[in-house]
Amino acid sequence: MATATAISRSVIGPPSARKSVVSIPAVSFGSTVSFERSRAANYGQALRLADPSPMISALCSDRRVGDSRIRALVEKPTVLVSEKLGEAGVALLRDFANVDCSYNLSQEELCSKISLCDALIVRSGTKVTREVFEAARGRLKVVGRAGVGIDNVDLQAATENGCLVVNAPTANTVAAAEHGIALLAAMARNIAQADASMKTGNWQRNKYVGVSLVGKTLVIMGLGKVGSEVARRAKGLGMHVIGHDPYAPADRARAIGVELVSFGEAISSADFISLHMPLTPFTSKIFNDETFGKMKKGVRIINVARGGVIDEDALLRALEKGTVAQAALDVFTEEPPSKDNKLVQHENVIVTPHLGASTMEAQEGVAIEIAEAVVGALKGELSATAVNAPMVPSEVLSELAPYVVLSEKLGRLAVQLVRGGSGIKSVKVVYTTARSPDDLDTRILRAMVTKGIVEPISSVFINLVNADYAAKQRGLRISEERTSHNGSPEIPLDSIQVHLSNVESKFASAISNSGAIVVEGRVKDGVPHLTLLGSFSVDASLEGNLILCRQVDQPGMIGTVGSILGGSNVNVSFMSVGRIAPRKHAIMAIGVDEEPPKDVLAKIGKIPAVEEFVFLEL
Ligand SMILES: NC(=O)c1ccc[n+]([C@@H]2O[C@H](COP(=O)([O-])OP(=O)(O)OC[C@H]3O[C@@H](n4cnc5c(N)ncnc54)[C@H](O)[C@@H]3O)[C@@H](O)[C@H]2O)c1
Ligand SMILES: O=C(O)[C@H](O)COP(=O)(O)O
Repeated sequence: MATATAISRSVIGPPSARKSVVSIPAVSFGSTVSFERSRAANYGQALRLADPSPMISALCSDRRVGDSRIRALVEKPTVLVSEKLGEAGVALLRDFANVDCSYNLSQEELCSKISLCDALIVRSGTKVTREVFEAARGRLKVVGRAGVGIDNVDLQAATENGCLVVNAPTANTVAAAEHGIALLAAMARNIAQADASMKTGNWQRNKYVGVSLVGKTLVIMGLGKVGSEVARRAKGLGMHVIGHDPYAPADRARAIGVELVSFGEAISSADFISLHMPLTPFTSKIFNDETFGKMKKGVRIINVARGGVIDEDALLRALEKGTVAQAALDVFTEEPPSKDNKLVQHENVIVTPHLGASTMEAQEGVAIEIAEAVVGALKGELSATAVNAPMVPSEVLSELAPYVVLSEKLGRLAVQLVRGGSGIKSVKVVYTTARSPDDLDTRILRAMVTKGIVEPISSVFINLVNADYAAKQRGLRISEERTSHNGSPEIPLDSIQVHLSNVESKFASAISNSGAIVVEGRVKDGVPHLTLLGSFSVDASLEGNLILCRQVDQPGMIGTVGSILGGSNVNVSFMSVGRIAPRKHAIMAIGVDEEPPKDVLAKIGKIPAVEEFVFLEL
């Protein structure tokens, strides 16, 4: 007696495709007989409507927000803007989303609002902590940082929660560089102190004698975007500019005429040091008692990067000793610093309240850059400024789109065939392709296989951001292999196979000669098809619900099963039979619009020629 097991889960396939059932005559394909109420054309359209890009699948098919991708697209998403954002950016957001501009939220208020938001836009003043991601309960899909530094966003927590983080890395570069130069000149000529003195009625020409810049050695620490712009400007002021950056390409440094030197050489030869590196565990407090001790006496320091790269207590000591003559600080370990902060009060220190990016032009630019990135991500496009997701160029993504759908379906199908045993530990994905490895980026395919496997058996949802992390968390080893194919490299892939090793199957025919569950699929006319199950060739379009039967191949089987289903008002969308040889075993794949009642499935199991069967939701 054959048995059937149904795994129930919300169907996330395109509903409009499932509704568009069209009757067309049976078509024969060699050894595979296919009674296909083909929905290929409609499916393509439905796919575009319901799933306009693979990232929608990656970012929006979150079971926790409901089972309809269409609803997610039709309803406007909500974007919370928690810090002042340029009007042009807000207007861009409003065209696409409901925008809630709520500034100065406490951490508690942010956590309570966030579960109603699909995106959050911040500057450096909002701490997007693990607590915030957890409070979002899976709804938050993207955090946009309207600026460069993402040290106020817990990237690990974002990744674990499948939330994309994007930033706006270029629009404030010039503003930050200009602020650095402004601080450099203002510090050297005591502008701030002299101004404050005059405003209290003094005229102290002798007290505020400055130092000249021309001919002095300026060290740029971090020759990235801002550092390079500062270097160019400082050269224009006649300074001798050198740099330290372990990761900067030497040709970039050469192009702007900056010699790259070691950290030790940099700090010991500088008259001025301008900081432009990010705050990382490695750069945290990199300027400390020891490093200040190695500097030339009377060095002057400008920081428009991040406060945390300086040990502020050590800087105060260095200022007291005179090792550091002056400092100009735009950024602080704690922002805002306390009112009695000794650095802020120090007469040889000039300060600004993190104004590096604050020009009208930069803020408009940053606002537009981040609004476009966030809207793009919510629409399902991959952002060029994603911080915590692998970058897949959009042209690669669009040609792989049908294979992305196929990968997820194959994963989903394979996992539903598992009976239990010792759990799924090892997954192999085999790509048959005419392309060389350099020409086929499979990261998104691997992520979607992982999504297909993990989502039906867990409470996590998977997207491109967290797929590898989620697999690792579950102890799932996903390996990839390529098999060469003699076809045209114009077509990215011939087929994709998913192998699950060391598992028992509830449908024995899915086990191949190697002992693994093997499912293989191809894209036909843009539609994902199952083409191999274990050792059986089949041809079933992978959408909606599927009944797979292994039977003794004999006339009348299609009619018998069809009339059981029809008699119970279960609409069949296609039937396809794959055989080993005539009158031996065959696999019949039956697409049904809805899950048949249990007694109907039982009737199929009781057909004498049916050896086993399984009901699957894709
Ligand atoms: N004050 C502001 O308002 C303001 C505005 C813009 C940027 N920033 C900050 O300025 C910094 C630089 O921004 P960017 O856009 O130029 O970034 P960037 O990524 O283009 O450049 C950073 C550079 O630092 C280098 N670097 C990394 N570790 C280093 C180390 N240990 N020693 C020396 N160099 C190291 C990197 O190789 C890179 O070239 C960031 O911290 C950013 O947050 C501040
Ligand atoms: O990293 C940045 O982009 C700057 O520090 C600017 O930060 P802000 O957006 O808070 O001004």
